[in-house]
Amino acid sequence: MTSPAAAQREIASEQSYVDTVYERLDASADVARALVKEGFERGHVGHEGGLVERDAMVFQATRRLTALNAAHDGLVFGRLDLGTGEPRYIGRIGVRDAEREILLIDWRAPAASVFYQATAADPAGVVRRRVLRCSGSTVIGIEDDLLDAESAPADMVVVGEGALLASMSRARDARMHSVVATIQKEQDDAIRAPSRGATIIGGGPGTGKTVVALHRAAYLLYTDRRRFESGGVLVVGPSGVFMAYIERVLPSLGETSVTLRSLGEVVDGVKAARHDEPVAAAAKGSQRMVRVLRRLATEGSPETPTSFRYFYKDDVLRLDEKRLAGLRRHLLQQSTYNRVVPRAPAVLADALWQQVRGERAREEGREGFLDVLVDDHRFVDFVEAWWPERDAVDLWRSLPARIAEIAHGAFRREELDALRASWDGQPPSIEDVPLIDELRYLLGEVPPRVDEDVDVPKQLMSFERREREDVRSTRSIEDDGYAHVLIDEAQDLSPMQWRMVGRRGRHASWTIVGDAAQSSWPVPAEAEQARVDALEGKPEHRFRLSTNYRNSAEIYDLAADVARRAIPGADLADGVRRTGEQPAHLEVPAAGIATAVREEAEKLLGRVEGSVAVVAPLALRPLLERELATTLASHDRLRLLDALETKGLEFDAVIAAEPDVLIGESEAGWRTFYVVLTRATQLLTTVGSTSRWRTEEPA
Ligand SMILES: Nc1ncnc2c1ncn2[C@@H]1O[C@H](COP(=O)(O)OP(=O)(O)OP(=O)(O)O)[C@@H](O)[C@H]1O
Repeated sequence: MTSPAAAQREIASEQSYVDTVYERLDASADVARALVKEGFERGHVGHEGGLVERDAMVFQATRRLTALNAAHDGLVFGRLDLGTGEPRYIGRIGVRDAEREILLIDWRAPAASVFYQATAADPAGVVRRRVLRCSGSTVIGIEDDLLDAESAPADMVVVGEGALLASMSRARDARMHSVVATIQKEQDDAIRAPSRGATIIGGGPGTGKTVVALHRAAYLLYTDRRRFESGGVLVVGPSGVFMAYIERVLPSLGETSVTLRSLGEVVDGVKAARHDEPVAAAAKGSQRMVRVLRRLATEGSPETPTSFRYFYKDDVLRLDEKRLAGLRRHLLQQSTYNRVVPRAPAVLADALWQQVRGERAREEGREGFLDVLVDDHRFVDFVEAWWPERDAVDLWRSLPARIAEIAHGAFRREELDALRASWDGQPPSIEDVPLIDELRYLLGEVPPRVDEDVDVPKQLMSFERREREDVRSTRSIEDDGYAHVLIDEAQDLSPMQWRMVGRRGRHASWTIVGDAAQSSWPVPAEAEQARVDALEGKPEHRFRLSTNYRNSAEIYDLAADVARRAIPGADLADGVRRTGEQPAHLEVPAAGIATAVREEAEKLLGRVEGSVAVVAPLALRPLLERELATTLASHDRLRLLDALETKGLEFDAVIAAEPDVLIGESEAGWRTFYVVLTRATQLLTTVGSTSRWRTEEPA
């Protein structure tokens, strides 16, 4: 064991190196600031070229400045002592000295990969791997791994008990942190996997899937910045709470150009944060919705006129229901509904002209007929009523009134009732967003101009429609593609959600992370097929993470016992960190649950430094909200959450209220409970009026 004095000497020596790196970082920041200033001055030169130059210069310099600022905290975190030569220092970004010699290697550079890949079994030339723990720019601790004792010089000092254990034991706050200093080999393999096709990362709870996926996004940007920055990287997670939890990780790795969206915000212009109750949610997520929405987007609505009569000279021209239906089919064969909006007048005019027989009319010819028609408000009104531009959100709003008629047996009575109730005057739920997106694509966009359309007679090219007042931002569907799509908690995506994200990743490479055992989707096979369809045959590369870094081994043992009994085929992780704290179970009469939960929350707040969560079944939430109101108001470390809201999150301590009630609340109850049990890093208490979950073997 190293003496404290020797450790202090090592810290002081590392501090002097770290200081040198910060001096260079500050110098680079000064240069970037000077460039921003100079850029603005160029803007005053007065000619257009000056402005373009200014914009480019200011943009580049500002970006550099943002990256430098973001990388400031804990800039230097690693040192490698190889058998030969100078040590290599690893950091969040690369830094060179005034002579362009490397001071700090970017963690994503090939020269840094050995920092993560070396193990005692295969040291790959690394004698000692050192992690520097910093607070701001001050080195506060050192953790060493001696990987090749035989090659170590006699005077080599080895400090600490290993960086990983130290990092895992830290208190948890409201934000996820980067793990760049302690990425493990199997995680590094997934982070640095080539960007082709789809990289699928599986593994049990707490194995680092989320954190690995985020580091992978930063890695991809580093390796092919041009492609991924211009094409865009989209990161999709389950909820707004989750997105807030992970939003600091990428900036702290120097990346600010990634789009983070929760599932309720994937579609531009629509924001949803509320889940539907399970029956409606399952119906909305099901693939069965596709045909129903197709009917909605292509069939006329109750307001669509079913006949048209027009007097022209000596003729009465008629379009009856059957003929109009034929014309509708004809138009929809050409393209999507909105795309053929400009063609509708021509198709109708043609069908009318074919019926013109009168002598006088024939003499004036088709041109004359069209001249009259386009100026006649009766025709204009009819076209507008028969084939109006349609907006996806408006069409979605018509669902409650139309669902029964267009479902054609796709949904059971109970499902139809649940669907209608869910839409009762409500704004879109998270489960509605993919339906709106589906409608957007089914409808397509109204083309901006039709001048070049050879099929449309010249009179009809200028056919004026009235301006719509309520045009929505959801109309545009041309801007949805990304270069890389990253899906977190992928096991929970419904088939309709897979279709929605699939449209954004047609030409993208993908990273998909998830754990089937934590899925709350009731029909996994259907979702799996939708995932395969979304990837459109892109090659899949699979990685599995095996070690649980979140829970104490005692907590994970309990969760794994539940999984073995209730979740066939669960991918169980290895727990590594024993704390000596067994999870507690309190059995109390139903009437005393709320008080017991509150008392336990107050007790655990006193025992841990970081975050505490009370997880409630839906049925108990209002009661617990009342009971905990005062405690919640005076402790911002404490949160009250539904089971589904805890997905992907973690807390120092968790109290799970009424497990048996929670398990009974949905078809995926056991899997959801497994998620809840695996959220705590240090302390876990279950409080229930029954304890069936502790021994029950579900059928
Ligand atoms: N190499 C590592 N070094 C230090 N901490 C790590 C490492 N890998 C993961 N962790 C920590 O373990 C915890 C769990 O990680 P993460 O949330 O990414 O796991 P997950 O597999 O996505 O979990 P879940 O499936 O349960 O949501 C986080 O606090 C993360 O920072």
